[in-house]
Amino acid sequence: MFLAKLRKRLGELDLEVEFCRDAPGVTALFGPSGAGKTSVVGMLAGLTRPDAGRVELDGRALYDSATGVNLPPEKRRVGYVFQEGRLFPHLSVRANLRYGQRLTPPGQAWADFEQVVEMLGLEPLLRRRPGRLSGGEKQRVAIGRALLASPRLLLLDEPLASLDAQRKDEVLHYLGRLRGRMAIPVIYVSHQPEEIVALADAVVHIQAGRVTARDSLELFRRRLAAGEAHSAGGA
Ligand SMILES: Nc1ncnc2c1ncn2[C@@H]1O[C@H](COP(=O)(O)OP(=O)(O)OP(=O)(O)O)[C@@H](O)[C@H]1O
Repeated sequence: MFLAKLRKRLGELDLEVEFCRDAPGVTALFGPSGAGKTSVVGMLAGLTRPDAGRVELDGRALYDSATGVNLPPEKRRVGYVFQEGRLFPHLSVRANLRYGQRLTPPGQAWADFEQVVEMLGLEPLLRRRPGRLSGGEKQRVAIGRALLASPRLLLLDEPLASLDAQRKDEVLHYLGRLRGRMAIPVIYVSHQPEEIVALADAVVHIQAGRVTARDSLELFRRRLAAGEAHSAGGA
């Protein structure tokens, strides 16, 4: 379903990664702070231009240095949730969610408003402004807004990083509900093994700008049990 082959010089870091997935499900990008995970996600979303490589989604090139293709973010059909929700503060939760829907090209919508609201438990929040939401609630709305644009790939960049333990559990619970009900691939950036065990189907290890291993969830669990995959620390 997607292929990412990316090369970019980022200051001291020479980033060169390749990974792919041919089914829905959650691919975790796991690695320490500074490994290049956020940079990879930015290139998939079209926010940063690679020096070279190819990004392919459902057989279509979003970026290809060989042919000069580089679709802008709004043409990629890629949803992106950042560490902090980045909701529109002046709009209600309902209007934030509707904004996501309006980004969908005609005939391409797969996400249903009522269903997304139900899956993420957003009904009681619909009339509120983001300023009156907890961190966990904000993240749930941000995930809902991204889904309602009916993306073909969803990028979640450490969506729990800014939350306390209780809020983390809350959002993790809702992400767990989404998992398995989505027909699109999801890329989940984290350096927390517990999140990966709870959500991922496959794990791509990134260190110092390189893919150092590709694991099934089972293999990742075994690594963890053997003490080979540590919480990587840092933000
Ligand atoms: N535009 C840029 N110019 C120069 N260096 C950059 C640029 N963007 C990122 N870097 C560097 O590239 C490295 C990778 O950063 P990146 O944010 O992708 O890592 P990360 O794995 O997501 O880390 P974290 O978990 O802390 O977010 C860092 O050393 C960063 O300083």
